[in-house]
Amino acid sequence: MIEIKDLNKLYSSAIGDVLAVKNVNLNIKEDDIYGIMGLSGAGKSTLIRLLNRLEEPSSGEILVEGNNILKFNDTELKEYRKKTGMIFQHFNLLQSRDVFGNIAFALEIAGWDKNDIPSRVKELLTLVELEDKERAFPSQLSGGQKQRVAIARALANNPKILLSDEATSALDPKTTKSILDLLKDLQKKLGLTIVLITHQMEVIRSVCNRAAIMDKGEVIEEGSVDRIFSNPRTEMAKEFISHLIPEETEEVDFVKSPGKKIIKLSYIGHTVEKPVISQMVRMFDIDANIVSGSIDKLVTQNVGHLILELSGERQEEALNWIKKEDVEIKVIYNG
Ligand SMILES: Nc1ncnc2c1ncn2[C@@H]1O[C@H](COP(=O)(O)OP(=O)(O)OP(=O)(O)O)[C@@H](O)[C@H]1O
Repeated sequence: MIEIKDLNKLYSSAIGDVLAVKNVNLNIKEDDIYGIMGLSGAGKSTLIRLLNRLEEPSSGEILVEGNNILKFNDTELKEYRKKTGMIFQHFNLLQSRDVFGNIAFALEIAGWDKNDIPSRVKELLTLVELEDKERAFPSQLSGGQKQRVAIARALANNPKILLSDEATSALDPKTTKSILDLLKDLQKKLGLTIVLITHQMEVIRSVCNRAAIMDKGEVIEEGSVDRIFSNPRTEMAKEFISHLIPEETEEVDFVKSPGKKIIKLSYIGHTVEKPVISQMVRMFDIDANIVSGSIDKLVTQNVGHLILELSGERQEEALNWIKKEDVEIKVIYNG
């Protein structure tokens, strides 16, 4: 759906140059809820603004359904923007218009026939479960309700893509969850491609199927959320995840005994069902004690973590065998 190729954005100013987006290559598929995550200043906002051409890149290509959006003329760009909805952290609603008026606005500027607007607004209000707030003004709404109005407005012209710029950053955890659930639901119902930027790993965990982590303009880690959570490759990804999953090694007391190993296994989805541990115990004559275990529920699958204490002569062989079974192993203690 969206192909980003060798994308760069350089800001030049009197105080110096900043390469806000550096050599970014991403492939976002039609059914993706794609998360872009990074610390402040990583380049997330710049990247999302390049996607709807609120900014122009210094070099590179952005293909949407195979069309290079950077080559669009004014008419094509207008049409593209209609098909690309956007929501923001601070909702950006018109304070002088009520909920109906805010949603209708998107239809008015897209040239809808006046007579068709009321029924479309009603449809959109049903979609975001806000039927009873049609005549309320933004100042009379909660943060979550305001974001629902903004989502309805963003979806008014049946977009294929929804861009979300920190849409839940100003909301409390419960409201965040309800907005993320709504986005998940809308993605399925409408077949949307959602690209969201966030600095919250929780957001990635609860709605995204794929994600990229940015640092200083570059994508430093990219892949399925299951893979990133079960086997993060960069220190930054590990750091983000460690804030979510308690580091069991620090929390768990285990007795350091000679000849014993303490290992942490991380396994995704289908491997959970395989009786890997009982097989290992039988095949290599190993004793395995469970020290602790946890499961992270991700969007598509679960990632399990298990800490085991092993004893027996053939521990090395057993570990080599487990590695072949798609289970990640970290040796915490080697006695
Ligand atoms: N208009 C601009 N002119 C000059 N530099 C800019 C401009 N916009 C952004 N930058 C710089 O580009 C870099 C990336 O900024 P960007 O806003 O994309 O990061 P971000 O990851 O979205 O951060 P945040 O989460 O704080 O919004 C920063 O160093 C920023 O100072």
